[in-house]
Amino acid sequence: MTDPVPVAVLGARGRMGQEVCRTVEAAQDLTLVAAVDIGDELSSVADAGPLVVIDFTHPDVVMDNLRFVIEHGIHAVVGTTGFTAQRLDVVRGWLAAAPDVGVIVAPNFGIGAILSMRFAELAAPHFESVEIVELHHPDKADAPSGTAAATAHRIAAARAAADSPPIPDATTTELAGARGADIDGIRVHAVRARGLVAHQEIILGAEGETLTIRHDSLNRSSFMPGVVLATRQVAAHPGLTVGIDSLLGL
Ligand SMILES: NC(=O)C1=CN([C@@H]2O[C@H](COP(=O)(O)OP(=O)(O)OC[C@H]3O[C@@H](n4cnc5c(N)ncnc54)[C@H](OP(=O)(O)O)[C@@H]3O)[C@@H](O)[C@H]2O)C=CC1
Ligand SMILES: O=C(O)C1=N[C@H](C(=O)O)C[C@H](O)C1
Repeated sequence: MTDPVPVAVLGARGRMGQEVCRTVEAAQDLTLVAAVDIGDELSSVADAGPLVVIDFTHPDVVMDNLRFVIEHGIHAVVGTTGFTAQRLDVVRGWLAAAPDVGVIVAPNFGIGAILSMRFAELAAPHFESVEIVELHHPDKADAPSGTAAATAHRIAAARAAADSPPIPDATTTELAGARGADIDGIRVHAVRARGLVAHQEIILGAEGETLTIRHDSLNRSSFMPGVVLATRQVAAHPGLTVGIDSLLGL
C-alpha cells in the first residue's frame, strides 16, 4: 500500500474549508498535514510538507496563496472564485517557471453543476434566448458566482461558434441592475437569501417553448467528490487545468 497523499487546506475554518478538512481526514489515501486560515503564516504550509494544497479562501487572497504554493513546488486544487482570463494567464506564467507543478482551478466541484454547464453549452445555440439566475446564501462575498460567470462565458462561446444571432431584448428604459449583469452578452441575475446554499437556473427560450436547466447544491458535501478527485489527480496533470470536466471525461 502506498503512503497517503499529504494535503494542506487553506481557508480551513471557512464553510468549505471545514468540510474539506473533514473529507480529507476521512479519505484513506489522503492525510491532512496543515489546516491554515487567516492570521496563520503561509510558511507553516510549506513546513508541513504537503504534496497538494486545497484553497477555499477569498478572491482577494487566492492569487498570493497560489504564487506561494507554486514557488514552493506544491500542487494546488483551487475552488476559490474570482478567476478572470487575466488571472488565469498570470497563473500560467508562474507555472512556466515550475513545469512539474499542477494547478486545478474549478469554479464548481459539484458533479451536477458541472454537467448542467455542459448541458447549457449544448443547448444554447438551439434557443433564441438564454439567461442565468444564480441563487446563494447571503454570506457569499462575490456576485455573480464564479459558476454563473463560467456558465455565461461557455454559453457565449458556444453561441459565437454556432453564429447565433444576438439575444433579443427590447428594453429601453431600465432601473440600473434590473436586467442583471452582462457577461459576454448573457444576462446573469444573482439572488441572495438565507436558507439557500448554491443553486443555478439556466433559462432558455424559443418560440413556443422554454427549457430550464436547474442545479441545486443542498449542502457542501455536494462539492466533495469533485474536490477529492482533483486532489488525487492534480500531481499527474502538470500545468493549469480549468474545471474538472476533463477529469470526468466530459
Ligand atoms: N469551487 C467550488 O466548488 C466552490 C467554491 N466556493 C468558493 O470558495 C470560496 C470560499 O467559500 P466559503 O468557504 O463559503 O467562504 P468562507 O468565508 O466561509 O471561508 C473562507 C475562509 O478563508 C479564510 N481566509 C480569508 N483570507 C485568508 C487567507 N489569506 N489565508 C487563509 N485563509 C483565509 C476566511 O477567514 P475569515 O472568515 O476570517 O475572513 C474563511 O475562514 C469562495 O470564493 C466561494 O465562492 C464555495 C463553494 C464551492
Ligand atoms: O460561495 C459559494 O457558496 C459557492 N461558490 C462557488 C461559485 O461562486 O460559483 C460555487 C458554488 O456556487 C458555491
